[in-house]
Amino acid sequence: MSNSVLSLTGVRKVFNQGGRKLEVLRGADLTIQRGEMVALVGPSGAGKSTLLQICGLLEGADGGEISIDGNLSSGLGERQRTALRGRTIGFVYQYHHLLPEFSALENIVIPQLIADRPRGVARQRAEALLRQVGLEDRAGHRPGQLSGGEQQRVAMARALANGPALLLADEPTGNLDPGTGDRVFEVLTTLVREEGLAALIATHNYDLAARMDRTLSLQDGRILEG
Ligand SMILES: Nc1ncnc2c1ncn2[C@@H]1O[C@H](COP(=O)(O)OP(=O)(O)OP(=O)(O)O)[C@@H](O)[C@H]1O
Repeated sequence: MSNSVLSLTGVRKVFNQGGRKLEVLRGADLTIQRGEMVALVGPSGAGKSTLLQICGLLEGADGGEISIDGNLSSGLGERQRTALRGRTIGFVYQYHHLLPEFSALENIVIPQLIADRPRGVARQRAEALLRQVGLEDRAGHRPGQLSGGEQQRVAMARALANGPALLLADEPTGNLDPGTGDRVFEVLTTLVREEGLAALIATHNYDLAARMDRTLSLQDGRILEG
């Protein structure tokens, strides 16, 4: 069996911008293995967010193949795509997107209830994840009562709640001051390592990129190693 968790072959994406065609991806290829933490860099507007959206099956491609944890996405209907996404992928964004009316713990429990996990199991998993990100004493706080770094640590715990094989992160520390960002990245790295995940993390921060296993660079619609 292949160890590849994410594989893209010849992926194309064209946007229509006021009658003008913008070819953002022109044959993007990549493979990420289980346990690999990979940085995605590239100039602003190169298409990093678009690529992550396509990898996460949130945006369709205009050509090429995407395979996630051994499942080819082409040919899947919307419901099957949603199910595959829910089962295999966790997302972390620059802004946390936590539910403001719910506590940190509930924010990690809710996605598990949606995935039909029993409440007791979901709660145990949420408590364990909060411990892993060092926030067990903040379980009852709402997002608005947490600092930016704490909010982002809860968002990371939530992304992992359903045990995905692949973590996709778009500038996960982009909203934080450098010191906090550094510590949050450290927590993210530990989580990814402990859970044995594959991770693709878009960043403008070359210091963070250097701390990952590999760097991919998106340039002129293609992906280059290094
Ligand atoms: N829905 C859309 N419709 C039209 N054009 C789009 C759409 N989404 C993105 N684009 C364009 O595609 C290009 C790539 O955008 P994208 O956000 O993926 O880049 P990025 O590398 O993530 O940039 P940044 O580093 O600034 O976040 C940009 O020129 C953007 O304007």
